[in-house]
Amino acid sequence: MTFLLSDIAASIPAFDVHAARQARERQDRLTKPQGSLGQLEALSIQLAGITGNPLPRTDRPGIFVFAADHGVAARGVSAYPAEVTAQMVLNYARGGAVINVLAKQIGAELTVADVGVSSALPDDLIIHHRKVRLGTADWTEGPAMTREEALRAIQIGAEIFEASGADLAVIGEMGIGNTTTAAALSAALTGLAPAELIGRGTGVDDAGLARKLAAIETGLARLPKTSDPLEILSAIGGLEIAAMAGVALAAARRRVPVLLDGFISTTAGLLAAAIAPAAREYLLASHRSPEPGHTLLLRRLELTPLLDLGMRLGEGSGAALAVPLIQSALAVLRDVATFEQAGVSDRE
Ligand SMILES: Cc1cc2ncn([C@H]3O[C@H](COP(=O)(O)O)[C@@H](O)[C@H]3O)c2cc1C
Ligand SMILES: O=C(O)c1cccnc1
Repeated sequence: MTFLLSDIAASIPAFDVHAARQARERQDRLTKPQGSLGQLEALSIQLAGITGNPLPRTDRPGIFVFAADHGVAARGVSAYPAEVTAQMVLNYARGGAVINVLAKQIGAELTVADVGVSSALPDDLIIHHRKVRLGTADWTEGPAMTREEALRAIQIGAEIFEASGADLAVIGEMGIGNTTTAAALSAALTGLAPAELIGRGTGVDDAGLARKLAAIETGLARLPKTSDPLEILSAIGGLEIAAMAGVALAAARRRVPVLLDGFISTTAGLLAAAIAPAAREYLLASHRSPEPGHTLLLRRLELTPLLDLGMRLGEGSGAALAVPLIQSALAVLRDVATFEQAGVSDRE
């Protein structure tokens, strides 16, 4: 399969305004005061436009978690050591992580892929072994990876989504240091100030926060002058962010909604929309992370999160919690009786 980003971008269908209008009209005829389900009504209408179906369903949610390491982690930008990335992949394979428990709880299929963990993982793990390279290079010193590697990671995400049959794509990640990479990447893609995008991630102290800012400023200073998203991605990384963007692009092409998680996952949504502006309409925000950059990116993407629980884990965990809300919104749209059917008097 030849894989061209321009082909993917061109093949993303437009939001179906007709299906969305039909869903809006039906919402207004259901036996409840108009607008009384608040954000859930808007959500069901948006899903109709995304799927092109006035009565959409999301019965086969898929959670796609990509793991990769970041050379920049050596700069003391995380509260945890880089080995945790590989250790957590083992935890996913054994079913012990937060996302394993939440995936099971909501009946979603969980797919975990190694796209760039910096150590060899045992081949008998029940994960996808799709390592592009052994972690990115430290982007404060040189490019994180080559353009080919960045493209390869996007392609892996797209292939894994294509093979899944999911009708709702949740994107999550594991990569120690990736709140720093996500802040650098989103600063480069948007022009937003790094100081406003950084946060404490896994819980760094003030000195750690200062190291994050210094790393990003160094990294951005050596960034080639370009607005080409693939060039920016290869300069900074990360491999898991690229793979999540690949899922988002492939899902948008199939009219499948993409449910974003926290700051890093939303950075992947931003990247997908930078590669293919039409992909933005397929993105849904699940929750708001306390990571300051998350709110800024959600605003950029014009997305309103469903939940605000103070969750700052990643792995797709906040998004998993929003899946039942989406399913409830769609069940209401499909199954609630209309005023006519129920013989209930509508407003005057
Ligand atoms: C045990 C553990 C499990 C995690 N699951 C997700 N993350 C989250 O924390 C990391 C980002 O934060 P930072 O940039 O500060 O390193 C990512 O791996 C993210 O997915 C975890 C972090 C840890 C320690
Ligand atoms: O917003 C997130 O997803 C997040 C925040 C901190 C650490 N890991 C993930």
